[in-house]
Amino acid sequence: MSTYQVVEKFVSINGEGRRAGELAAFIRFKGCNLQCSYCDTSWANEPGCESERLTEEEILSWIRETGVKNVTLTGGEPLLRKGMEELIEAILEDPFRRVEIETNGSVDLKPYHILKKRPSFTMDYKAPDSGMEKEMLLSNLELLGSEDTLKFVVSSRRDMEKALEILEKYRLVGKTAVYFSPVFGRIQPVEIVDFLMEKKLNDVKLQIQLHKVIWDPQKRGV
Ligand SMILES: C[S@@+](CC[C@H](N)C(=O)[O-])C[C@H]1O[C@@H](n2cnc3c(N)ncnc32)[C@H](O)[C@@H]1O
Ligand SMILES: Nc1nc2[nH]cc(C(=O)O)c2c(=O)[nH]1
Ligand code: SF4
Ligand SMILES: [Mg+2]
Repeated sequence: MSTYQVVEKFVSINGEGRRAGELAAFIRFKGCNLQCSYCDTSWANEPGCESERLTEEEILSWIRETGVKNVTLTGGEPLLRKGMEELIEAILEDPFRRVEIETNGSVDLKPYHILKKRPSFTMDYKAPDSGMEKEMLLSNLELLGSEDTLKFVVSSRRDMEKALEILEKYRLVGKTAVYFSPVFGRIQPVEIVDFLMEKKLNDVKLQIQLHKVIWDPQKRGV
């Protein structure tokens, strides 16, 4: 049976995505294949980062104890972890739970798309300033549906122009939820609002990471 290297698990409000503001039980898995210029959890990607190795049953039991309906699997990059399909299926066996996966856009979503019960994906398209755009697996864009979210974390006009190009090329608005989110501290949110107005971008939402407004932006476990 698989075990999973978990760097933290906590209950908070979800600060991002379509369930922002709702309680969620977070499990953060160790390690990532990308190195985004702005990553706020790069500590979780360090080989030396402390972690606990948990079995599926230990994770399920912690989730049950929280009493929280929304489960967010994040990292690091959760979809790189061996046994993740099994874990998602096991969590979703309880009809009370909802699973949301934070994923970086470089890992193929197909194996998860065909699960009996599908989780909801919040997938980034890494914009140019991240330095990771070349890693994007464009076929993933076709797999996103009405229960998923496509997120552009942007820090410049160049990033927003690129986001718009992708949205138009793949006709994504209306197909999946679309968010623009500022790289924390690197762009004023009003610049995003101005861009949405200028381009008349209906059905695209601005999102500010709520947990960084509520708590110290550096604080872990919230
Ligand atoms: C830490 S990542 C973990 C999941 C996955 N590796 C990914 O990139 O989606 C979770 C989310 O936080 C966002 N994020 C990371 N650093 C950020 C920052 N400095 N400002 C805003 N969002 C950030 C990422 O873009 C991603 O949407
Ligand atoms: N409160 C809170 N909400 C979040 N939503 C996605 C997060 C993440 O790091 O993936 C996150 C996080 O780190 N904290
Ligand atoms: S993909 Fe996610 S976890 Fe990995 S470096 Fe980028 S923001 Fe950080
Ligand atoms: Mg975070």
